[in-house]
Amino acid sequence: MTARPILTAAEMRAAEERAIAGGTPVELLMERAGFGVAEAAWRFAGPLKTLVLCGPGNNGGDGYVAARYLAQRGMDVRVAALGEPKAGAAAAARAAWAGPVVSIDEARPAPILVDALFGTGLSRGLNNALAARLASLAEAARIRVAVDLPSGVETDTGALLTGVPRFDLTVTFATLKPAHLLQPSAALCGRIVTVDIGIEAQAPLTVIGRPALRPPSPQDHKYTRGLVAVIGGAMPGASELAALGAAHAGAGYVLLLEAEPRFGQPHAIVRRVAADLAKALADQRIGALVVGPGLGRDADAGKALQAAIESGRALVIDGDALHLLGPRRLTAPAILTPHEGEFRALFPDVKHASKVERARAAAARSGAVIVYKGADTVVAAPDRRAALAGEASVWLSTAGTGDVLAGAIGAMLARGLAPFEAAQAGVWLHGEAARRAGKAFLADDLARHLSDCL
Ligand SMILES: NC(=O)C1=CN([C@@H]2O[C@H](COP(=O)(O)OP(=O)(O)OC[C@H]3O[C@@H](n4cnc5c(N)ncnc54)[C@H](O)[C@@H]3O)[C@@H](O)[C@H]2O)[C@@H](O)CC1
Ligand SMILES: [K+]
Repeated sequence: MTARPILTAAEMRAAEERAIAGGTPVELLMERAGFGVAEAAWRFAGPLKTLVLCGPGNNGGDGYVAARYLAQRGMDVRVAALGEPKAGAAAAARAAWAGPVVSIDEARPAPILVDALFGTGLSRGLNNALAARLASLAEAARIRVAVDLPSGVETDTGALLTGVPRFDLTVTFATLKPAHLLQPSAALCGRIVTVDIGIEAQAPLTVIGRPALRPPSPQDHKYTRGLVAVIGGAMPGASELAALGAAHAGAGYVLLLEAEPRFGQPHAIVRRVAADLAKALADQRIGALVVGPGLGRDADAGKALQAAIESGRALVIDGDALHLLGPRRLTAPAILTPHEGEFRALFPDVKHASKVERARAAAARSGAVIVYKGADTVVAAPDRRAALAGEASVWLSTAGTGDVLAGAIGAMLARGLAPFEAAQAGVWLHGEAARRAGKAFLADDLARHLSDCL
């Protein structure tokens, strides 16, 4: 399955221009967009009184078209506008709306609110009076529908340029935009429907989808399925969780290298005291090495990280190891998995407004694939390929889930996936396992749910 592209505002404009140059008039694109909004709103909300707010640009144009189709369905539709569209397709769409148009100030609330004020053309925040008006009309509505994006959201970064109400449905065109998946805007979009308007979309940013993982074949044995080694340290629970994550993500063999002898569950995880770590890591069968969960930050931890890097094994570097890593460039295949705090500590001068661009800059700098964790996890490769995870379970914000992710990614590396694909596969499995684990789960339970997602 090919990955779904995510287009920035500029890429969407360029794709639109290509479609127009290819013979599809902009009026037709807008007609399809507005029709799609009307259909989606009608299916979602049913025949309730509707207020459509139309802005001065093409987002507003979509709003006039949607109003016309909703009225054709027999719905009671009112339109309130923020000035008249000056020219082009939006002006034509305005002219084709036969009903009255009042000013936003005069608009009376309705059970369905359609926000067609601004979309990808938003260049600054809404003025305070308009933002307040949008908020109060949204508050008074039963169902809120955003056209393309909630007005006030910055397309490429997901930032809220002004206060933005929470929507129940967002109807977008051709393909997703970063703000549909990045926080804080993603949480305000509600359900997202993508309408095909006849635009070809391709982009270096994609949605993380279900990985194509073949099941073991009769010829496979534990080493061909992948040996994941986890370096233990000061907090054994964390490395245990990483090992558990690797095992439940399908690794054939999980080896926990510890500083002192300990017995633990499950027995299937092989525990070994590695007095000479460099020697233990020389084992050619190790397909991936996870270092960082529970490692500690003392001199011994530093030495363990150094041995891991010098081993030349494919690495997953997480937790404490990210604090010890510093600004070095990695040469072996490596995946770094920082959350926000770790990212800032590791890349203090990477300050781009977009999380996607920050992840790309960090990947280029470190030579590693970056898994920039959070409610909107971004995976980025040094060559600028990047991918965004779909909405994650809010219950993932609990201790130990990051350790499980590091282990799951290790399993994907060890089974032979390239780092960019391994990172995405691990993130997807982890997100899906969290959905299956329900509420208030323990990280241990999360690891067990990975098995069901393979
Ligand atoms: N790109 C495409 O392929 C298509 C785009 N369509 C629609 O067109 C939208 C983009 O249209 P536009 O580029 O006209 O942009 P918008 O309609 O999003 O807004 C642009 C207009 O608002 C003004 N503006 C921007 N920020 C403002 C603010 N804070 N306060 C007041 N005015 C502000 C701009 O000067 C401009 O006049 C998309 O979101 C989508 O809804 C659809 O019609 C279908 C095809
Ligand atoms: K909008």
